[in-house]
Amino acid sequence: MTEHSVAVIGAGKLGEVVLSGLLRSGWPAARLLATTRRPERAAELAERYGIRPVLNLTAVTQADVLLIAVKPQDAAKLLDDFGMKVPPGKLVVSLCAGLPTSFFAERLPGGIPVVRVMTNTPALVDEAMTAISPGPYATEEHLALTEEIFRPVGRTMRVPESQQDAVTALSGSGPAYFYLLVEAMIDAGILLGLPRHVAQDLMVQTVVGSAMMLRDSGEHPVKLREAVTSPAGTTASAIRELEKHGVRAAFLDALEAARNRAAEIATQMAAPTR
Ligand SMILES: NC(=O)C1=CN([C@@H]2O[C@H](COP(=O)(O)OP(=O)(O)OC[C@H]3O[C@@H](n4cnc5c(N)ncnc54)[C@H](O)[C@@H]3O)[C@@H](O)[C@H]2O)C=CC1
Ligand SMILES: O=C(O)[C@@H]1CCC=N1
Repeated sequence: MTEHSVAVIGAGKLGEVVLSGLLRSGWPAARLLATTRRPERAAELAERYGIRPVLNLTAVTQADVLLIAVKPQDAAKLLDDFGMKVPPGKLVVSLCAGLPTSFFAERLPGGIPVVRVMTNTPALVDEAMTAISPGPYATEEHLALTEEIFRPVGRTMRVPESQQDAVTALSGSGPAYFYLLVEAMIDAGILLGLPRHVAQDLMVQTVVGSAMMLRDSGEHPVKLREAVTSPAGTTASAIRELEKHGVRAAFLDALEAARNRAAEIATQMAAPTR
């Protein structure tokens, strides 16, 4: 492991997930900094993780890697405050959905490398999917350092930045779609008369097992689904209903909407704030 220090700028939900992952992977707390807007949040993180909450400007001067984890809508204001004060030699890694690396480069001194990352909350159980793209001034060394930060909490993949909005729609938001489906299936179990805890236990183990088969068998999902679907059986009846209700089309539309929203955020944020 390198001797770099990392600051999470804007340690909210995702920032905390990343911080906890770094600690689990053996990153010393002494080399982790976090910034927050509210002092109570800073105290909570210090107590929970033993890391040092600092002001943004302190983080910028003391840490080698600046992980920007504020909402995209807050990024311009954040960079107005300290962007031009980022000293040479730092690496800026954006976790913000939608924002292109050029958004950061325009608000940083020339020569500061920017890397764009889209990770997801399964980082909490070391099963994240993290997509990494180089932006201005980012070299192989910067990409490798970014991978070093995210690899302990799951898989990493390099993608061209032009694919990041689609990645955001798929794997960034993906856990939310999945939880919605599970929630709906638990509700269905209750409708069929099962006690809630029974429906939940049945579904949770079913999705864990199905996800492991998908990953470990390497089979296409169609093949795995076919193996469950017996002739004139129960699954075929259910799938007819799902197709009738347009579940597949709903996913196509939903992910397109997520991709479009990422692009819209970028357009809105590109407008001057002052
Ligand atoms: N939640 C998720 O699953 C994922 C989120 N993201 C991205 O991560 C970023 C954060 O998302 P969440 O954690 O869900 O939001 P969040 O609202 O929980 O976290 C953002 C945090 O930044 C803090 N903040 C805002 N301005 C600040 C400032 N000037 N100085 C210090 N702290 C400041 C806020 O107080 C808040 O705690 C977003 O850009 C989002 O697009 C990316 C992938 C997945
Ligand atoms: O909902 C969002 O905007 C963020 C980006 C991907 C997941 N959550």
